[in-house]
Amino acid sequence: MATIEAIGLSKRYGARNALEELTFTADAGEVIGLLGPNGAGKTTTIRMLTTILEPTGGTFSVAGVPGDQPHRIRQRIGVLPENAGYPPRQTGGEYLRYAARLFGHGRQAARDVSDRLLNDVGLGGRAGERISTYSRGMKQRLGIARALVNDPVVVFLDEPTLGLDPAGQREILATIGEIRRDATVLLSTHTLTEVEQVCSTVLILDHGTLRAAGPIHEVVAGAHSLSDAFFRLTEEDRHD
Ligand SMILES: Nc1ncnc2c1ncn2[C@@H]1O[C@H](COP(=O)(O)OP(=O)(O)OP(=O)(O)O)[C@@H](O)[C@H]1O
Repeated sequence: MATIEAIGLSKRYGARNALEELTFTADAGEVIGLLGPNGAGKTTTIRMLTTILEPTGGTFSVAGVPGDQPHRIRQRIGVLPENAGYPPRQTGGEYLRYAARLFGHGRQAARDVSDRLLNDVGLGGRAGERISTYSRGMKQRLGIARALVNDPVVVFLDEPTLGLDPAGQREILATIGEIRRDATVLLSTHTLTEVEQVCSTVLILDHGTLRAAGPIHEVVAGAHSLSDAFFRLTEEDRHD
C-alpha cells in the first residue's frame, strides 16, 4: 500500500496557481527528493500533505489515511517544517519529552523515547543543555528527533540542511538514511548533491507543475547529471 498518494493535488491563491494537479505515490523505505526553484510549490505541497493547508483541488492520502481526516494523519506523520522554532529556555531533553507526552507516552516512556532519539541524532551528550546554546545544526537534529517521536509512517523534512556546514549536512543525511529503514521520507531541498546521495526518487516541480518524477537514473537519462537535468527542466521559463 502506498504511504503517500496524491491525485491531481492543487492549490490556488487567488489567481495564482501555486500547485497544479500533482499526482504521485510513494512507498515505505523510499526517500523522495522534492526539488524545484524558489516558488515552485514545494512548501505548498508539504503543507497540504501534512494537513496544515487545505487543497483547492484533488485528493490525497498519507499513511493510508484520506486527506479529509487530518487528525488521524497527524498521528502518523513527523514533520520538520521550514523555519522551525524552538523554545530557547527548554533543554533538548525537556523539549523532546514534552513532545512525546503530547503523543500519549507516559512519563517513563517519554523519557525512554526522548533519550533514544537524542542519542540517535547525536545529541545525547547535550540533552541537559538549553536549546539556546545549540548550534543551527544541533537545532535541526533536535527538530528531526521531534519529528520521529511518534514513530511516524511518513516523515516530511522541509530543507533540513539549510544553512548547515558540510559536516552538519553529512550528519543530517546519515540520519535520513537511518529513518528510511522504518518510514517514507519526503525531503524538500535545493542541494542536488544531497539528493543524489540519499534519495531513491525525485519529483521536480517548476511554477507549480510537475516536470519530472521517478528514480534518479530515469530522470537523469539523456542528461549529464541530475543538475543538468534539473536546469533543462526548469530554466526555460525562468525569466518572468
Ligand atoms: N500564503 C500565500 N499567499 C499567496 N501566495 C502564496 C502563499 N504561499 C505561497 N504562495 C505562492 O505559491 C507559490 C509556491 O510557493 P512555495 O512556498 O510552495 O514554493 P517553494 O517551492 O517552497 O519555494 P522556496 O524554494 O522559495 O521555499 C509561490 O508563487 C508563492 O509566492
